[in-house]
Amino acid sequence: MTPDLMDEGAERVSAYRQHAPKGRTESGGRKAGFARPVVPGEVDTTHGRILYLEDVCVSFDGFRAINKLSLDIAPGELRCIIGPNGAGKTTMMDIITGKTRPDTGSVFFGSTIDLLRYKEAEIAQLGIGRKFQKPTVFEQLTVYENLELALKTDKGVHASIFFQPDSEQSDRLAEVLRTIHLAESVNRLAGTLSHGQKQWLEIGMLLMQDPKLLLLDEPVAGMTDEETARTAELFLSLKGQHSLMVVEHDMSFIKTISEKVTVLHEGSVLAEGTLEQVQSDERVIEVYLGR
Ligand SMILES: Nc1ncnc2c1ncn2[C@@H]1O[C@H](COP(=O)(O)OP(=O)(O)OP(=O)(O)O)[C@@H](O)[C@H]1O
Repeated sequence: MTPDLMDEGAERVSAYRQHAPKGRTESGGRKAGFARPVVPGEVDTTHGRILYLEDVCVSFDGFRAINKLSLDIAPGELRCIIGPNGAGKTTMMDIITGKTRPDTGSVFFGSTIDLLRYKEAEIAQLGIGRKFQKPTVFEQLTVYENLELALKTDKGVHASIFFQPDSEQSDRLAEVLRTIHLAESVNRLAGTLSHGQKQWLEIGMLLMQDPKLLLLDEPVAGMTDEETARTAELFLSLKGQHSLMVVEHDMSFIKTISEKVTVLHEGSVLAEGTLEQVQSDERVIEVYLGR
């Protein structure tokens, strides 16, 4: 490190010390970056990356499902992930969310949060929301109640019964209802919604937690064309405020929403670029798109 960089770092630390809120450590403990003051739990994206995987490997009974996988995502980016069945897309999401532990490699949320040190529930609390393929809403509750439930942090019976959203939470609820196109259906039982609406409601439940990164596994599978088009609009409206990683096989949907596409094959990145670029890549045609 050069002397001017060291001086710069020292200045930043000293400025932070003067303004540091009480109760926060200046180093952020194990989450600290070198010479960079970090607020614990805050995602540091100053290096332009919100998610960073490097050389990740996972084997199941000797079979390498993820093989030296390296990939990164920028804050606010909407990244599409495609690839043949068994390429490792779901396993990759399992690793990011702490469901599966890799054998080797590193996984960082921002430049300072080492996700491999956290449990699944903690990773969700850090701001990584995951939507599985099948909608999992509470069918016996209304749309409103489902969203309200997603707000509850204290899951105790007493706290749940007497929970009342404050005005900020009520505003957020109203905003999410508009975003997911369910403002008109607020009092409908979730069980009576269409498949697409259930998917949007579940996305809304994730949005209530204001996640920084959303992982979405085959979000438009089973949707009508109209629902698919609305979902594309929804995702385009979310990018920028949130980072999104979307795994999908529906290429026309990918075409509507994609900027950068990553193609996974046999547990690693086969190709990356615009949809046009990866679609014309011989290796991608060979293993995924067909001739
Ligand atoms: N828990 C497990 N035990 C054994 N093998 C597994 C396990 N999870 C995944 N695999 C294997 O790892 C490989 C990658 O699976 P994964 O589900 O991640 O692929 P995918 O790209 O999501 O596929 P699809 O598009 O079909 O959902 C597959 O060969 C799968 O059989």
